[in-house]
Amino acid sequence: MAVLRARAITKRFDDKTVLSGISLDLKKNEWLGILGESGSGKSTLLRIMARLLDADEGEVYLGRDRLPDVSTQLIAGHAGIKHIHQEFELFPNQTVRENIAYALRFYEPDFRDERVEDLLELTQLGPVRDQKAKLLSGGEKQRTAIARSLAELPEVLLLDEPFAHLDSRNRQAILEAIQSIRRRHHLSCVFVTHEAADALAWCDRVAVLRAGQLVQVGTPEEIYDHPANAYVAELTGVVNWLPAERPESGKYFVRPEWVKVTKNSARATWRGTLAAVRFRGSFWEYLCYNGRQEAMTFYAAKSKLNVGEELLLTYPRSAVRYVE
Ligand SMILES: Nc1ncnc2c1ncn2[C@@H]1O[C@H](COP(=O)(O)OP(=O)(O)OP(=O)(O)O)[C@@H](O)[C@H]1O
Repeated sequence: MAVLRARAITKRFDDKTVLSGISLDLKKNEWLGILGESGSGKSTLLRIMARLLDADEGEVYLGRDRLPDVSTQLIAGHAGIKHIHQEFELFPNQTVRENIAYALRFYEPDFRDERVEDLLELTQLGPVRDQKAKLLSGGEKQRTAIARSLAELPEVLLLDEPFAHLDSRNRQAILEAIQSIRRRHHLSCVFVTHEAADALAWCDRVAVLRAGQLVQVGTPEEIYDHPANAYVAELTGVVNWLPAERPESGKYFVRPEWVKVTKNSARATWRGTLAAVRFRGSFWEYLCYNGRQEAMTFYAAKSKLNVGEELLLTYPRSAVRYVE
């Protein structure tokens, strides 16, 4: 059952169409990602879904109710939908605890105190709870802002890259906090990101937006393993394009994790020279070129290969994918 539905949303700014007929459902308890490059229309779509901006065409429904146009409302937004973005303001001279408690100022003190403790724990802000906001690090400030936004739980949470500028440790901490809150309180959530890795790791389904058009909606495995086209294939991970069997046919590719070195020339599907070795922390990345300057990337746990070495590579036929 869909909690929030966008139906045939079209939006133009001046003469430029930035969203073309987008229909998207957010299901109950779902974490739905909207993945796309900068300028693809993600924030505009989210603002329309949050009732902060009117579409030129199309409707947004919360449950069965069609949401009224923003222009007919005194206050933009909707009580059941919370929109969290990168810009936030804290009270600089108040503590972390006070900043979060402010969002709950109209509630009973017992309820408020319990809820604030819960949020401090979830966002791992316990150690700085009595520190003034102006003395916090950027990541702590952002976590405080998110804890405050989550103090009163909405039905639907819309996240517009609120942690795009954080380091990976802080981003991980916030994503985990949101995930626990979401699971515990059965929140439905839309998460806008241009980071494919975040969309794949955290979302139940991902909608890929390209220049205002919805290109594919699917589970992370579907969009990674069966991308709708070459654009989605490249957006979601590293792609090794294989020579086309016929010039007019579509394109074939294999992901690097399927490619292995072999000593058996009868098994080799690809031959080339190792051009680069990159240490990626938990694995090594190798880049080869063949005589036609076609590239092949593959991964392995430890480097035993040297640049300039001639390699025989193999991959299973079942790992080869086709896109139009
Ligand atoms: N108020 C506005 N007036 C005119 N053009 C706008 C306005 N808001 C957005 N746009 C344009 O609409 C397009 C989509 O913008 P949007 O912010 O939705 O993209 P995005 O995918 O969220 O990008 P990013 O990842 O960089 O935030 C862009 O070309 C942008 O310049």
